[in-house]
Amino acid sequence: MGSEALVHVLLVSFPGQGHVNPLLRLGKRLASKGLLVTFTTPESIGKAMRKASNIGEELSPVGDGFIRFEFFEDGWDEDETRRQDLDQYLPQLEKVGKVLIPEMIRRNAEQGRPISCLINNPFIPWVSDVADSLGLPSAMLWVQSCACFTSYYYYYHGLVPFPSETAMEIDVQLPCMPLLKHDEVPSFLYPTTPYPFLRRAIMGQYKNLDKPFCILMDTFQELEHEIIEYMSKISPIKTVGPLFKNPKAPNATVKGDFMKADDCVGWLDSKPASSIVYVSFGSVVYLKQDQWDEIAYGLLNSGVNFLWVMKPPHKDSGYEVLKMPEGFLEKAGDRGKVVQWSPQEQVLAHPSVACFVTHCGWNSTMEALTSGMPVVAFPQWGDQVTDAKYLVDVFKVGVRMCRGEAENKLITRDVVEQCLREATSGPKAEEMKQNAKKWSAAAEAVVAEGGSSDRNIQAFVDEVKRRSLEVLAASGKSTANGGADLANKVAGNGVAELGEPKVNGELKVVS
Ligand SMILES: O=c1ccn([C@@H]2O[C@H](COP(=O)(O)OP(=O)(O)O)[C@@H](O)[C@H]2O)c(=O)[nH]1
Ligand SMILES: O=C(O)c1ccc(O[C@@H]2O[C@H](CO)[C@@H](O)[C@H](O)[C@H]2O)cc1
Repeated sequence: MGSEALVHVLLVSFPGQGHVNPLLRLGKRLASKGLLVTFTTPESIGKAMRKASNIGEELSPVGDGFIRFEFFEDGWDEDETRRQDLDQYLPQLEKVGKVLIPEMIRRNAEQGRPISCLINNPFIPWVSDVADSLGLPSAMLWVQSCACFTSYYYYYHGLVPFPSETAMEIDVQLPCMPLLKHDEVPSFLYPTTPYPFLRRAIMGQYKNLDKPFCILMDTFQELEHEIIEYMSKISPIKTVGPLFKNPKAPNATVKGDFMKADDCVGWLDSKPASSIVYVSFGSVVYLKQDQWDEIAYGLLNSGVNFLWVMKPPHKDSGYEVLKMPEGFLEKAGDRGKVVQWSPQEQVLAHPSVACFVTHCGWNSTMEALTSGMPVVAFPQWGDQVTDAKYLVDVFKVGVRMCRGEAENKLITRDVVEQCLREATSGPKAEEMKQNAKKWSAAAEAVVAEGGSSDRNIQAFVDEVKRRSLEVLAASGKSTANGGADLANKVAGNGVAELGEPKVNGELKVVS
């Protein structure tokens, strides 16, 4: 079957690694079930993705469907420093995206690939407005846990008290969830958060929550059973995780890494089973030099082998370039390997790796659980502090090393050493491994044919197909001229409602 005959969905991603990864994984799932998927995010990230991975102009076959990439300019020069400041960048993305995404939709329609559905991830809630104004169905992929989704929902609707300027240290009880201590609530909700623009972005998504017909979630029934059941009665949730396990389309075929992973699998192969601690703080968390030093000494003193990701900060980010302590690499010798970026999925699946020191981003959390990998939790901010609570106290696969950036406490080398020992040997380590294996088996089952996540993906695909007929009927009455009519609709009313037809005087939308 040619790609022209397939129902076409457009995936619009916030340009962060922890957002691109799950949305692209969803794209591959949808493609494998017979859809044509176009993935888009700003060109600044497109450039990095093309450099790091095998992404070209052409269609990539995935299962019964196809995936392709089309990037959009964010309207700023290539070396614009404000891109590193989300307070400025998020409004810029919205302004430009509201013009260029309809333009992309029109172009695709003209080229005989009319788009039937838009899917976005959080931080860019305006995508739902774009879909709405064009009469297109939309869905949202929530890329965090259902527990965090619920926390934000309760905060947005003011249903229970949250930490506030007058009562900073109150604990929060939400239905079907363990009591969250004040510092286990997603930290963007603290009145003192240094990232109020991310709270605003997430609240923007909640303001728009009636627009998507479906909220897909990268979690699974068994993992967050009660809270998923509860929230499903309030919101049109469909759990589709763990998205990174795709039995029908191995992840190696199309990847969204912003940096090429360093080769470390040969080194992992050379080490005994369960002897290595993998240390990574994801793509956006940067620690201070004194904390880095303590972790380094803790690793040395614990006697474990280690693979440590030390990603270089963006030159405009304002983060200090970290150094390893004097003589550290020499002392570690072949016991340790430091890389700039790792092939994390392969690392977590490797038999030589015993545990994962993680900042508890939701992707890393899901990848660890699905790989049967115990963790040492080192959360910093946002959902990470809530994920750490779940990893340690609910999923019971983790040891806690810290409580988050807000605590502003240096975790000493002795604490690091003690946590590493606890997570790698003795009864606690064994118990965590058994629990992690249980989650891994459950994850395998939900993504296998007929499992809950697989069924939900299939139901979503069926619904998109059904709605695509409605869209075509409303716009053009037949598949044959549906593309042209949708193009006219975009040119005719989309832009008028969406604001300025020009960005920086160069990007003209209406022809
Ligand atoms: O060296 C690394 C570090 C991270 N990742 C991937 O980057 C994503 C990070 O997402 P997460 O939600 O864990 O954290 P964020 O970077 O968004 O804080 C995950 O899919 C990881 O597998 C990777 O491939 N190699
Ligand atoms: O690019 C940024 O500034 C950026 C990227 C990602 C951010 O949030 C991360 O998103 C993950 C999915 O929501 C989450 O689980 C992780 O903990 C966050 O670090 C924030 C800013």
